[in-house]
Amino acid sequence: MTRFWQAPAHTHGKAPRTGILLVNLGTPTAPTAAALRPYLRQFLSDPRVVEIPRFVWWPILHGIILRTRPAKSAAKYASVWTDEGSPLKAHTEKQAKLLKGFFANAGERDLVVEWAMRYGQPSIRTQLDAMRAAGCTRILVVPLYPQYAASTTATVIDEVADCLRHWRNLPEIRYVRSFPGEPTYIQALANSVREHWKRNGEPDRLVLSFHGTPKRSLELGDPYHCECLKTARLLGEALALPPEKLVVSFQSRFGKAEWLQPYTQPTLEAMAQAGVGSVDVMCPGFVSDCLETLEEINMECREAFLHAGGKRFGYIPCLNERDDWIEALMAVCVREMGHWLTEPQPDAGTLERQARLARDRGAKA
Ligand SMILES: C=CC1=C(C)c2cc3[nH]c(cc4nc(cc5[nH]c(cc1n2)c(C)c5CCC(=O)O)C(CCC(=O)O)=C4C)c(C)c3C=C
Ligand SMILES: [Fe+2]
Ligand SMILES: [Fe+2]
Repeated sequence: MTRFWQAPAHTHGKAPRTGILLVNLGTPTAPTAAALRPYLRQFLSDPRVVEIPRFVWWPILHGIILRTRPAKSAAKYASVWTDEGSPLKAHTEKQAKLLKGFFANAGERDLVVEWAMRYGQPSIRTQLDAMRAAGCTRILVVPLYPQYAASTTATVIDEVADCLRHWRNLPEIRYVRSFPGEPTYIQALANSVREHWKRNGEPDRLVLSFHGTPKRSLELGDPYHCECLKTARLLGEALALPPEKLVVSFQSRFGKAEWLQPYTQPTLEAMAQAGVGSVDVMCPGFVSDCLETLEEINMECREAFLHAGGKRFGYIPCLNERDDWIEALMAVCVREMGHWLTEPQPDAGTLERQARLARDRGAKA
């Protein structure tokens, strides 16, 4: 009995195999309180997500939040649920399939592409095990967050490191930290806005709504806020928008503490009250539509803006399955994989020679 797993017998001269693991946040398996409870328990128990000391947070989480929030959140999830299940899960799965296809078309047919959720299923652990079984000796982890936050990106890396603690024969491992200014990502966002405007006309304001984080994390050195502003600035430049037409705000506040400001819904209401007639809202920090975009923005915020006197509310969908986004994702992966892809693979003859030399050396030793 050993604390580290047995690896397949080591063979000399075996060609490396590369795998990409796309990771998104996580989502419940059904829009019900029963399915929400374990998902929220796992998510909100993560010290990267809620940084309050455990002895203070535990009674609040178990005594209040997990008793009340599952039913409320389930009703919201029910309003966006599809035949394919949770939108976040459906989009992430399709993105992985498309990415694999795009790489295959570019000649990388041996590449393994899997997807996982940080909370819930399929877990990072399950998918790393599948990649190990598929013979991956090089793994690129891609948290699907263009802007780095400790509460999203870092926790994915924590979990990967935790899973690898049990491996005897570690893979080469790399991860994409963030890509807030990646030109192909900015271009995909700009294309999506231009297409929307071609169909619907230009609004008075373009609102870029990012998921919020506690203000304290910014004060403690989390670069998330800066990275959101960077994406917003570059998108504004790509669209040649006058600065007064572009508004950045933060949504999905959780708990009582102050979060990054300005908050999206009050911003939209104040704009409507100040006479701004039309807005388009886009969420560049989410690469897949999910509860936070489809329900909070396209339902709750739409209603709030129109109720406050706004005339026209447009929602520009996330990048989802757009070709230009999958190409951007591919560009991000290729850059991070570096020589993993460009290194010429040894031909069969070379591999056989290497194996023979290794056998001979072994026999002499
Ligand atoms: C895009 C980046 C995200 C950051 C940053 C982020 C921080 C963050 N979130 C919570 C609490 C909740 N978020 C919830 C849903 C949710 N959050 C993100 C992304 C980020 N979160 C996504 C993609 C989703 C949608 C999941 C889906 O299934 O569609 C939820 C659950 C829903 C609910 O009950 O409201 C909570 C809770 C905190 C506390 C936090 C930073 C500290
Ligand atoms: Fe969140
Ligand atoms: Fe900043």
